[in-house]
Amino acid sequence: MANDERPAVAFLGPEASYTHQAALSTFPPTTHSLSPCTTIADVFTAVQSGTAHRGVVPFENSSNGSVIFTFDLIGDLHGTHPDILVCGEAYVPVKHCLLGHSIPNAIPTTGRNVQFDAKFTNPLAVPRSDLSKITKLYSHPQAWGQCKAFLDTYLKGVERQDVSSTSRAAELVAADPFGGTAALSSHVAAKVFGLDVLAESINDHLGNTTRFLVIRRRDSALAPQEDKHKNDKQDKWKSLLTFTVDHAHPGALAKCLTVFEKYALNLTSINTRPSGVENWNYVFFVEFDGRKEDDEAQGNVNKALNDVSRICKACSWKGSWKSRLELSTSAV
Ligand SMILES: O=C(O)C(=O)Cc1ccccc1
Repeated sequence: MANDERPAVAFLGPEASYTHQAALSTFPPTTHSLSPCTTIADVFTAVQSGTAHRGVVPFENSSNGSVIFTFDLIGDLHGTHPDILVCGEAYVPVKHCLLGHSIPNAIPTTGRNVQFDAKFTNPLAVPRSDLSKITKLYSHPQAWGQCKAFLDTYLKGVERQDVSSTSRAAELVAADPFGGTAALSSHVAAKVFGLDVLAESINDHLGNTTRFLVIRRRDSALAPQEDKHKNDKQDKWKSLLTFTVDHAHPGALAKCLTVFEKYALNLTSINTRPSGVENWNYVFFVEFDGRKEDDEAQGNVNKALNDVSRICKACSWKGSWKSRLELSTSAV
């Protein structure tokens, strides 16, 4: 395929982010042109405006939970991305490293007398370097909570600055002329930005994995690998629904959830975010096994969506896509 014919895929960049790795695992650069964006919102805007054919964004982490920026953009409280649907997912094992500038011949920092929980904590997470000169850490807000034991043990009290991605954190540290900063980022980012790995596998859980979503515009045609196949089982697909309920009405949420039981649709996750309309009101994000069929009268997902729409205040189907869970690790 000629380079200029390749469809653009927007991802949370810069290069060497975990989202970049997720994008590469789904869209080979031979057939797609991967385009880094500064923020998750920029990825949504690129897809909504048609500048990009697909977008890849982080959605949830196995140990630290939801990426709230992505949830709020899918919830579309401000009506800025009304045509975005989810059409795929990817799971990427996340092994965070501490990246910075190592001090030649210095003795590696050792931890204070902290007992790690051997069941969860990565035994490799021991500094290779002296960390005593580090005065500031950069990373994406999701990363701090994935590396609690290491940070508490070796870098307690050091200032932390949130940045837009883990690779942006590495880029900032590479530009620091004084060497007092470090980033929670990846091995790939160490290579790309020419940084030293001061400690590796610093995440609390060995099986630390992040799930990424692929997004499209609702009027964009599905590629064969994104579309259903006649032999696909319903439970190999997932769907996402957002809805609000009348908070003053006892049992309003329970009534909505009963619909999924009625149609034998297994719920795989439930999340909430503030509705943005009224304090202490929430948008519910419900993921479940199954897919919406094109023919509105067909299938249990379509029937369930129809029933929920009559019970809840507002609801919106956010897409159905092939589950990739079997390809990922399930260990903690
Ligand atoms: O893609 C990245 O590098 C991000 O910054 C998002 C993120 C943060 C932590 C784990 C996985 C993805």
